[in-house]
Amino acid sequence: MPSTLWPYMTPGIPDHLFERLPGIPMSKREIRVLLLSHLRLMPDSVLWDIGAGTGTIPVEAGLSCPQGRIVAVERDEEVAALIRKNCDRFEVTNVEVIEGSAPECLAELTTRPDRVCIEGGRSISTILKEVWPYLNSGGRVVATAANLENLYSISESFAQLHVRNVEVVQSSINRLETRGTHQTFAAVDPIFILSGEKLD
Ligand SMILES: C[S@@+](CC[C@H](N)C(=O)[O-])C[C@H]1O[C@@H](n2cnc3c(N)ncnc32)[C@H](O)[C@@H]1O
Repeated sequence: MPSTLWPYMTPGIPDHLFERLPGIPMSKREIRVLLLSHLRLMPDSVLWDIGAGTGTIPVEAGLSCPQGRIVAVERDEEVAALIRKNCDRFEVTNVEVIEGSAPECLAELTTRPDRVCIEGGRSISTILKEVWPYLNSGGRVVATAANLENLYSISESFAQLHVRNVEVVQSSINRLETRGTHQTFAAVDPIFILSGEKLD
């Protein structure tokens, strides 16, 4: 790992340190920290990150849980390669990248999770319902919504699945930026984070 990365190996790695692909979304640093906090990872957690994108959650989770195992599910081949590159960049060795579309590809996963993070998928309610039986009892699910339709779908699915101890937060983050001669606050796209537990 380049020594320039060493000071940043705490949760909330600055965005610019990740390798990126044009047009591929990335959970911004402050939102990532919120997501990780709602996942409440344990040192040996098994996390499925569904719709892993740039791979920021697998990298952060892999660093936080050295004895844990992270399965990053990503449907796009080029993006899956990007996740591997970012894991290599941060010397994260406990991430397995699965190239496939959820929920169909979930059947090929061999280890059941105790944490699930869902950030991708056109039918998020279908993914949630298919993932739920795999989640170990006592496990946690975290799903994000960037629009009202997904917020409603996740909320309705949580109710149908009897997800317990549900929490919902919406981020509101502004970063100071220099624009011309002014220091201006620019909003980071807000997102809803819904989380809860499986208790049965
Ligand atoms: C919002 S991005 C995730 C960003 C990620 N949290 C990060 O910080 O890099 C969502 C990703 O989900 C992937 N995706 C969408 N639907 C999917 C599906 N059904 N199965 C697997 N991946 C999917 C997309 O290709 C995209 O890369």
